[in-house]
Amino acid sequence: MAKTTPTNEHRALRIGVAGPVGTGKSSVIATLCRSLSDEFVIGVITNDIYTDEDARFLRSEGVLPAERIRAVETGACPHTAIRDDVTMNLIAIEDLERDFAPLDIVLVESGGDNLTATFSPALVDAQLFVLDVAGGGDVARKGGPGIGGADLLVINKVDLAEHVDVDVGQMVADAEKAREGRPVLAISRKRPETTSQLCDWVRQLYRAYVDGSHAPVDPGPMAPHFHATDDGGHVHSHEGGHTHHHHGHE
Ligand SMILES: Nc1nc2c(ncn2[C@@H]2O[C@H](COP(=O)(O)OP(=O)(O)OP(=O)(O)O)[C@@H](O)[C@H]2O)c(=O)[nH]1
Repeated sequence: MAKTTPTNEHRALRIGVAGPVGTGKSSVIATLCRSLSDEFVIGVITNDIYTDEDARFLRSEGVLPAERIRAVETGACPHTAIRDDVTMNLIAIEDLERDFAPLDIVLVESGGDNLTATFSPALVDAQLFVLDVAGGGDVARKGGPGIGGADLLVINKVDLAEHVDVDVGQMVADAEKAREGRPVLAISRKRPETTSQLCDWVRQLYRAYVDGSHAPVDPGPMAPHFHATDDGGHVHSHEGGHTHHHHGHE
């Protein structure tokens, strides 16, 4: 029988990376790209509020061809673009998949946020939530949808633990308790044996995605939260019950 031209039978596995500002989302993505690019064809979408800074950082790291890293500028409400109205991100992912077909994995970085951001399962197949030890050892205990329900919780920068008086073992134990058995990884980009566990998690997820045994799970809606505002910003509610202050006009 004549061999048919290979087609991209399934779209790329889409993995979301969320977490508070500065915990290391871009670094985690850079590490994954650097370590896995011999095995997978990877693309990246970053979400920033007003800039393409994260995309520029990742391009400067040289971990992927620069054109496979694209930025979505979300405007004032970065979590809306990954949760309530994912259109901008879906279009960006589909464009990337079309332009570089076949891609194996698309990593989507959320805009820097507080503890409340989660991705819609309509946007990503799986999501990881990144905390760091510098945010304090008790953050994991605070729970919330990302900490409690993401497919993987990453506790980053464990190389800094002794400087900030954090007991990593305790932080992991607290996180595991909050997550009812879902996985937790303590990592540092300075310790390759830890980041290799992260890569193994992605490899395993990819296998499950391709063989159809992975089902996207919704970590749950964002918790109620407010954006700091120093002007006459207004307030409105989003579906799911959370409330925003918005700046300026509408
Ligand atoms: N010591 C240490 N620093 C790290 C590690 N990972 C990231 N960093 C540093 O933490 C800072 C923030 O890292 P980013 O990757 O930019 O964090 P981010 O979550 O993408 O930040 P935003 O996009 O601003 O939300 C940078 O100065 C990194 O160099 C780590 O494992 N150990």
